[in-house]
Amino acid sequence: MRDATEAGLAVDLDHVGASYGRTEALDGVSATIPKGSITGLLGRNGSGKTTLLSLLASLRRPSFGRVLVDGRDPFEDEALMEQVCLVRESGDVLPEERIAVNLRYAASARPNWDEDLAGRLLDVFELRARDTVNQLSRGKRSALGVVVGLASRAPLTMLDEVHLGMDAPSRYAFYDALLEDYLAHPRTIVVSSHLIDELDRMLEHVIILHQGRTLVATDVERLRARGVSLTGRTAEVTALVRDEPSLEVLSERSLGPTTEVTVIDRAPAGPDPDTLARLRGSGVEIGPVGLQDLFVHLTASSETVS
Ligand SMILES: Nc1ncnc2c1ncn2[C@@H]1O[C@H](COP(=O)(O)OP(=O)(O)OP(=O)(O)O)[C@@H](O)[C@H]1O
Repeated sequence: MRDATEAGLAVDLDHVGASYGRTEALDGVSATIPKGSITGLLGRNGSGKTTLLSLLASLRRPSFGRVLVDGRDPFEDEALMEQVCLVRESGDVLPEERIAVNLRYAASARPNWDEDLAGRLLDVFELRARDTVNQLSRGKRSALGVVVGLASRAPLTMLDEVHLGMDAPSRYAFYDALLEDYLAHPRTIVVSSHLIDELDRMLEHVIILHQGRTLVATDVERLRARGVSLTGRTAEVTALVRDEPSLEVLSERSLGPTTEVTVIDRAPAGPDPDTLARLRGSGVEIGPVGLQDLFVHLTASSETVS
């Protein structure tokens, strides 16, 4: 039988603020992270991602608003914090100690620790238990963070840009390991990153922060539904876009007589069925738009969707 905590912990943020002196890092963030989801926490540099995760890990307290993890205030709740694991890019490990010591330490602090998984992941990332953390390259240190984060099997696991220092084969090994273990042991996993194209396939929910505020907090399919690419004869595509005021052009590319435009619907729910039927009936080919393109567009303006 599965452990009751295996389905993960839900997170609720209600108008949350956090500041460093006079810098308002978060300014009224509201969002939920569904229990048992892989959620992408996205945002440009300085948008408040690390600050938000620090609140959930109880490393700091909000200056206003309410943070609830599993319906409880995480601050100074030790029992709850055993269920919450935050790994930052620095690895959050003891740098002077050997990998083996770090793993023993993590195991003692994490009730759901899986020793076999930790061992398998050390092999995947070619880490040697006898090596000292200080000797590791940036990428190997990041990989150690991934080992600790995944083997903890914490009901709320947060990986803050932990894979950015890893090379492409290691990052893909990380994505595969994360998905495989998540499917076998569902829990709430939050991954913060700029590498949206790479995460695209595994995210179920997405929160985009922009300048300390929530720009988008929705399931990925709903966000994806807002963007479409239209490909066809240049005159037809141009006329189509001109006649649909709800569509905003993100980019345009012409090759001979053919034009491809990427558009986003201004409505948070995406194009309505009538608009889609008109587009389909026009003879123009309709395709999907990647999350990365939508992210770039949405964070270039200050529109709030939620
Ligand atoms: N220790 C600190 N002291 C002062 N200001 C800080 C501190 N940490 C973060 N900030 C500020 O708070 C804001 C949010 O920073 P945060 O690190 O949460 O963003 P981020 O989205 O994680 O950024 P990045 O993607 O660059 O890591 C930024 O304006 C940042 O300069």
